[in-house]
This record gives sequence, structure tokens and C-alpha cells, in this order.
Amino acid sequence: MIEVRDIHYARLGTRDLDAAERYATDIIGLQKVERSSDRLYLKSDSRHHTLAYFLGDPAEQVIAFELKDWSTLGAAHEQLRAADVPCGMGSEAEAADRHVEAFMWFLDPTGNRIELVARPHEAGRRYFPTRDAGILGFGHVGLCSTDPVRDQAFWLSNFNTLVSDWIGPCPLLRVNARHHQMALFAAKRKGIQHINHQVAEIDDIMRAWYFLNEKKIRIVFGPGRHPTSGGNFLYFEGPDGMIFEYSNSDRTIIGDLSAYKPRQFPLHPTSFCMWGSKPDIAEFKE
Ligand SMILES: CC(C)C(=O)/C=C/C(C(=O)O)=C(/O)C(=O)O
Ligand SMILES: [Fe+2]
Repeated sequence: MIEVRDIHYARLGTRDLDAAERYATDIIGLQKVERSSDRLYLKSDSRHHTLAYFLGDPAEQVIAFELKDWSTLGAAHEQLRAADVPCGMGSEAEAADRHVEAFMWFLDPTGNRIELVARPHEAGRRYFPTRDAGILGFGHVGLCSTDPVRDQAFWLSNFNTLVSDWIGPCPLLRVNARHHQMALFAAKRKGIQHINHQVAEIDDIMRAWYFLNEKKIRIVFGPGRHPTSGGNFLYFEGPDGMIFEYSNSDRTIIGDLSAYKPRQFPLHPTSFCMWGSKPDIAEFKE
């Protein structure tokens, strides 16, 4: 069993780093920490970065989890290799590019590239954005899955992943006490379906709604409240069609984690939003 602590970063290819930088800093409210001709690193908390853009194909998208114990990296690689999962160790140069001491990569059954990182770098400076969006940090991703039942089985059998809730066949998965770090959404493609940042309070969600409308950013869902995590939310469209979400999902599952019973929500709009907001997002249509 591979034990991971939390989701750590997302990496996105883009053909236009300048546009990605403007959007990430001026619109989302992330802090630029480093920029070169082919790289952009953005932070949302005390870590070196939680989102990186590289000059390349926007279809190239990666998420990373931090291993609970850095010394298990080799064993994790061996476990996945033995299970015939496409995987490999990262080189020193690739680790430096990710600001981690070491890492490995693998493909989930849908073909999503996932990285497992050991000893990721802290920033040494606190997060200090130019726009106060109320961001507390990187929360979770929605990941596309061509077969959520198959992919759930992959995550449950290889990792310390637990189901917090299901919406139809789509699991909201956690690796720590917070409600979810990853949700597997049925799709015909691989890739990241949305990237969530947690914000402090509902006021941040509503302030963002006014702000994004004023900036003519396409809002694709919300403002609303998820019955699953209980979080207030707002989803909006970013560079290369990536969906970003703010939410203040403070639901935690603590105590005897194995005693928690995941709840089954039907695949119906009332399971997505308890206020009646309807998503304009392909993967969230019934
Ligand atoms: C619109 C989707 C299907 C949904 O309801 C997602 C739920 C939550 C949550 O409970 O917070 C997410 O943010 C998520 O899974 O991404
Ligand atoms: Fe989400």
C-alpha cells in the first residue's frame, strides 16, 4: 500500500505563458514565485509552488501527491512496476524542475500522469498575492476518468485512498482528514477536469463572483453549495479551457477514519448544488 499525505501540485502545459501568468496572478490570486522563458511557478500557501505552467501542449497535465514517508519512494515504484502500471523514476534534473528532492511518475488506468514526490521544497516565505482572493491553499482536483469504477478500484487497492462520498459512480476520494483531495469524474478524455483552491469564507466566494463578472470571466457553475463536502463554491474558466474552482469546504472526517460510511448521492443536479445552481460543464451534465 502506497501512503500519500496530500495532493501537492498540478502542472499544466500552455502555449502562452504570459496569458497564464496574467490570469493566475490577476484573476485567480496566486503568487508568482518564479518565471523563465518556459516555466511559471505559482504558490498558494507555504510550499514552493502548488501550480506550475510549462511551455508545451495544454493536453499535458499532471498532478502530484506527496508521499507520507519519503523513504518509501523506491518501494512505491517497485509496487506499481510489479503491478504492470506504466511508471518510472524521475531524473535529478526533472526533480529540480519540480522543486522536490525526488519523485516518480505513473499512469492511472485512464492514462492520467500522476507523480509521487518526496521531500518537496518549502518556500521559506509566506504566500503574499497581489490580489486578495481569500485563498488558503490548493484544495483538490477533479480528474477525468474513462471508467470511474475501474479507476476507483485502482486507487483503493494501491493507495491509502478512502471514499468520502459518491455522486453516481464518481467517487470523491480522500487521503487525509479533509473531505477530498481528488474526485474522479466520468469523461471521454483523460486530464484534469478542474483545479480547486480553498478560500476562507463564503464572502470570498461572493466577492469573487462580482469580481469575475466584472472582468468578464466565464462562470461555469455557482455560486452554490455542494451537499457532499458542504462547501460553498464558484467554478470559472481559465487559460486553455481549464476550469478553476474556489470553495470553502471545511468538512473533515476525523476519529476512526475507517468507521466513516461514504454516502451515495444520485447523479442529479440536486447532488451537485443544494441551492439550485446548474453547471455549464460537460462532465457535470447528467
Ligand atoms: C459538481 C460536482 C459533481 C460536485 O458536486 C462536486 C463536489 C465537490 C465537493 O463536494 O466539494 C467538489 O468540489 C468536487 O468534487 O470537486
Ligand atoms: Fe471541486
